[in-house]
Amino acid sequence: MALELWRRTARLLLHHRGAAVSSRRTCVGKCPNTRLRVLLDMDGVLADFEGGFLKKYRQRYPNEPFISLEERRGFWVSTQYGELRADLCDKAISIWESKNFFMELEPLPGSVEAVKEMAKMKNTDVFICTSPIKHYAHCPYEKYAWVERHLGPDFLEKVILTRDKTIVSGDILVDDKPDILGVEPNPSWEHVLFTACHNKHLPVSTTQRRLLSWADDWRDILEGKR
Ligand SMILES: Cc1cn([C@H]2C[C@H](O)[C@@H](COP(=O)(O)O)O2)c(=O)[nH]c1=O
Ligand SMILES: [Mg+2]
Repeated sequence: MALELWRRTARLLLHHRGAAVSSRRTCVGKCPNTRLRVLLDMDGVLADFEGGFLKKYRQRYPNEPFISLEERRGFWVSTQYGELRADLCDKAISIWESKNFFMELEPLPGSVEAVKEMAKMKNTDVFICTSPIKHYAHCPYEKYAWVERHLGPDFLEKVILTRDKTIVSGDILVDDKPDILGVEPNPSWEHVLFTACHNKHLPVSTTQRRLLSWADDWRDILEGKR
């Protein structure tokens, strides 16, 4: 009986310890000694996916209709092209499934400088959290190669490839996708929406903060989370 009671108590203690460890911030008010963990999306935040797509789509399909960046609505390029004409969905997909698509994306203005500066900030851990496409022939390799080329080999340590960002723990996730869903209903991070051509028309939200570009005050957003 006493042994069973002891076992139950031990299980309860372990459970509570686990809960505390999995929660990013357990202290009330300021946590002066904890490090800030920032997760940065890649496509549409660091790398110009939309611009790179449109350029290559128009090169490959010069006689097909296209959607200008001004006219882009909704996160999925493939969906909007499919609505324009059913067969254009597959044509759009063929662009980012091609060799060198991800590798040759241009950095978005100010992104490389911002990441490098952020990574040098005191008590700050920066990770790149990006979703590869399921057609894996080129994309995962090229995402690593892009990081090495633009941010340097040390940053390869900081790459997280995942199709489900909700299971990654962090304080902030900067991402251009308005809805980031997955198996974890309560991700630890605050999603800061990075403005992109496809999301800039969305109504201003009282609950979701935005980073308008890398010229916007990202330092202030980080400081506010400490
Ligand atoms: C617009 C669009 C994107 N994708 C793919 C391309 C990228 O690998 C991911 C987006 O990654 P992120 O980490 O959320 O930036 O999605 C796609 O498959 N179809 C599309 O229309
Ligand atoms: Mg993105």
